[in-house]
Parts: sequence; structure tokens; C-alpha cells
Amino acid sequence: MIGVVGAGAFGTALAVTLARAGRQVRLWGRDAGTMAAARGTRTLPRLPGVILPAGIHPTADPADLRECDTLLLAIPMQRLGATLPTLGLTPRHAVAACKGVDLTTLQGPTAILRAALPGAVPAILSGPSFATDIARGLPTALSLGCIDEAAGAALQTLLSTPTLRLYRTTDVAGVELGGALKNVVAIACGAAIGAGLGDSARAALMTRGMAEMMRLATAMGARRETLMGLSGLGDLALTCASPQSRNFALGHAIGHGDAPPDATTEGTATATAALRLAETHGVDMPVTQATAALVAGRVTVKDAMKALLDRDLTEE
Ligand SMILES: NC(=O)C1=CN([C@@H]2O[C@H](COP(=O)(O)OP(=O)(O)OC[C@H]3O[C@@H](n4cnc5c(N)ncnc54)[C@H](O)[C@@H]3O)[C@@H](O)[C@H]2O)C=CC1
Ligand SMILES: O=C(CO)COP(=O)(O)O
Repeated sequence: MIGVVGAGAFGTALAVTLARAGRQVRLWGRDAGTMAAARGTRTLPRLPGVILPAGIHPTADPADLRECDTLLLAIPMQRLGATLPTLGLTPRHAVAACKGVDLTTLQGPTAILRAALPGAVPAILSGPSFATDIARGLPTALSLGCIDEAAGAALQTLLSTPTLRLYRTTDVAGVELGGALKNVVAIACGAAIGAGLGDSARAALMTRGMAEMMRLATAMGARRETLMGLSGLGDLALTCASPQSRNFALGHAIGHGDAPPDATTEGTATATAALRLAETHGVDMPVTQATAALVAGRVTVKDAMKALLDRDLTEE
């Protein structure tokens, strides 16, 4: 049995594709009323129009997840560390499905899992996938990072479905950092488009953003080829190009002078966390620096772009 922690858009989408493939899923959300209603209506508010298959048991009682060998964690990154200990669960495998760097500890999701669930093998699931696409059964491919090769292979089989294809790797740092850092670049690209700076500016930000993602990730032990894969280039391409991305939409709102959308935008906190990591590892991250200043309201898009353009000319 698989337990999914977090009944937001992504947790619900993962539960839906797994249940359609015949897995039994317990889906935990923190709001008792919402989860009780979901048992009747077979729908959840974050994924309107998607019917929960019979194999999903929606619950707000963490005890219902005690018999789940494998847990998927799909709650916002900055809540992960505080939420896990309150659930009292001891799974064999714990798979993070969130993207980001914890602002307090500067750790990625699997380090948070290792500390909170010491008996579980930690893993990370990340890559280009909008929750609505997964829930609609559209073709999707993700990376599964797990240091333990046997556990990684077992999880790859357990969590792949006819429409969700997982590729496995032992490069956990690469998968984590690819998924975390692309959100920051997506905000920058959204801001450029929102401010009317054009598609060429977006392409430049994506490319130079990718260069600094690589610099930080490899300084932290990740492999370049992982960053060139699904959880890196793949997710960067998706979120920097699609208005469906909440991080892109946040940037777009800032660039256009609109009110920021009320949505989970992991790139906001991760921009600041990534800058701190960059300092520790002696890595230059100008796009991330500009984005952190932009979301904090310290600079305008025009000033941020001017600061990027005014930097000393250098080799690619
Ligand atoms: N929505 C998407 O298309 C994708 C999302 N993700 C990742 O999945 C993670 C979750 O995002 P979404 O599901 O999209 O967000 P969401 O905003 O749809 O849902 C977040 C859920 O977490 C719950 N939550 C918030 N704080 C909590 C806490 N302290 N304890 C328990 N539950 C809490 C909320 O009630 C909500 O149900 C993020 O890290 C995101 O980057 C990854 C790939 C795709
Ligand atoms: O991570 C995602 C797609 O892979 C979802 O992106 P947003 O969180 O920006 O919506």
C-alpha cells in the first residue's frame, strides 16, 4: 500500500495515476472536512474535475497511513520538516515529491526525510510534470533519485504507471537541485515576459540560469548529466515556457505589475536559500540573485535586467 502525504494538486495527481494503475493508495490531507467530503464526492478542490478512483482512500487521520510501506511526500518544501514528526509514521521508503531547498537548514528534501524518518530509505521524485497533465493521464516522464540502488529499482517499478514513466538514478543531489533551482529561473523568465522584454530575453535567462544551476549543483556533488536530464533541463523547459507554471505566473505578475497569485510558489524561498548555498560554495549565481531581489521587492524588473546586462563581459 502507498501513502501520499499532501492532498494538494500534486499529491492528488500522483494518487490518481497510481490508483488507476491498480495500486491501493491512502491519501492524507490535513483538513478533516475536505478529506471527509472527498470520500463522498470523490473529488478534491486542488484538482477540480478529476474523479478519485476507488483505489484511493482520502483521510485526515495519519494513523490510516501506518500500514503503508512507501510514503510519497507532496507538501510544500518549507513545511516538510515541521510536518513529518507530527504524523508518527515509520515507512520503509519515503519519496519526496516536493521541489526546493529548506530555508532554515539549507537542506534538500531527502536530508529532511533522513532526519525525520531515520528508519526509511529516502528518495526524490522530480521532473517536468504539471499535476493536471498527470491526472488527465497525459504522457509524463520523471526522475527518481535514490542512493540505494535496489530500493531505487523497486520504487521505479512501484511508482511507474502506463502514462507516468520513471527513470532512476543514484544522483540524488542532481535530481533535488534540478527541481529546486529551475523554479527560481522560471520566476525570472515570467518576469521578463510579463515586463515585455521578449522571447530572446527569456531564452537568455533560461540558458544562463541553466549555467548557474550547473555551477551550484556540481559544486555540491551532483552530476552534470543529471542536470541535463528530466529534473533540470526538462523541468526548466516546461516551467519557463508555460503560463501554467505557478512560478512563471508569479514572475509574470511581478513583471506586469499585477497582484501576485495566491498559489504555492516554491521558487520564492528557494531563491534565497540557493543564494546562501552559492555563497558557501563560492559560486556566482547572478540570475538567482536578481530573482531573490525581485521577489523581495528590492528591485524592479528593469533594474534587475540592467544589472545583469551591465556585468563584466566574460567567456561562455
Ligand atoms: N502542482 C504541480 O503541478 C506540481 C507540484 N510539485 C511540487 O509538489 C509540492 C506540493 O505542491 P502542490 O501540490 O502543487 O501544491 P498545492 O498548493 O496544490 O497543495 C499543497 C498542499 O499542501 C498542504 N499543506 C500546506 N502546508 C501543510 C502542512 N504544514 N501540513 C500538511 N499539509 C500542508 C495544503 O493544504 C495543500 O493541500 C511542491 O513542492 C511542488 O513544487 C511538483 C510537480 C508538479
Ligand atoms: O514543477 C512543476 C512542473 O514540473 C510545477 O511548476 P509550478 O510549481 O511552477 O507550477
